[in-house]
Amino acid sequence: MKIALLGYGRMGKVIERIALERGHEIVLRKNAEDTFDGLENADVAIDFSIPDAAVENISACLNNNVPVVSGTTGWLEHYHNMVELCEQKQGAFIYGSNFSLGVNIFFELNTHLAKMMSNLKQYKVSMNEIHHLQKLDAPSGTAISLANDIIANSDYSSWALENAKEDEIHIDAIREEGIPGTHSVFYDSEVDSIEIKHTAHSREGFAFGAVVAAEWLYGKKGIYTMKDVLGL
Ligand SMILES: NC(=O)C1=CN([C@@H]2O[C@H](COP(=O)(O)OP(=O)(O)OC[C@H]3O[C@@H](n4cnc5c(N)ncnc54)[C@H](OP(=O)(O)O)[C@@H]3O)[C@@H](O)[C@H]2O)C=CC1
Ligand SMILES: O=C(O)C1=N[C@H](C(=O)O)C[C@H](O)C1
Repeated sequence: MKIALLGYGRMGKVIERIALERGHEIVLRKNAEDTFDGLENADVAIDFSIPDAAVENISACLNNNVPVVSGTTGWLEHYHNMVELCEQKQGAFIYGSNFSLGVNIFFELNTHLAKMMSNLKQYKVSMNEIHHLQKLDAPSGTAISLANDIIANSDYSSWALENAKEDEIHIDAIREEGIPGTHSVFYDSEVDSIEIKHTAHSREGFAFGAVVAAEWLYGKKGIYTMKDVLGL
């Protein structure tokens, strides 16, 4: 496949290496100062850019009839606009807060645990996410996905970074040098604690998942998630 990389930073470069290893060709490497020239030649685009650029990048793909996989986080308030545009253009679009296989299994585990814990009111839920110092958004997209899955299966109504109310899930967003991405969900009662945790050891898993998602999306129409890609 001919792949356009929208965002050629830490993730874009790992995605490029994996895509080349899998026999694909890179037809565009776009950063902030670059144009979309070459996008029209792409079979699929992979957007790992910055929160402020994601909507423009995804829109450019949908308007040019290029299927697009986006892993950029921190722009989700506009997600419904991209869904509408994709429907209008009869395009193909996947957004994933986290493309790693391990995290997508962790999402399933988190939902299952939330269902089991929903009637056990003695347990209070909280979460933390730890990422490198360069990360622009907080909490992480993955933490928001985890929180939303708990909210959908419990009496919690939202999440908060600070001063969480009784019906809000507190998320602690921690920034430390060099951490690719660690997420934990805690259930604490007076007598014990349950904790589930996913630790990424590098960006390899995110990038591999994004390339697999792009291969899966090629030739399809519609709006999908990693759950569809992985058949979970
Ligand atoms: N879903 C997932 O599995 C994962 C998601 N992420 C998310 O992916 C995103 C990128 O992460 P990461 O690679 O670490 O970040 P980087 O900061 O390393 O890379 C972002 C890149 O985007 C470029 N950029 C800025 N503006 C634009 C624009 N208008 N169009 C295209 N590119 C642009 C930057 O270029 P310049 O230097 O010119 O500004 C930079 O090279 C983040 O939102 C992060 O949260 C990260 C890992 C996994
Ligand atoms: O910015 C990152 O690095 C990461 N971002 C994603 C997120 O916000 O959840 C995924 C991963 O944790 C790495």
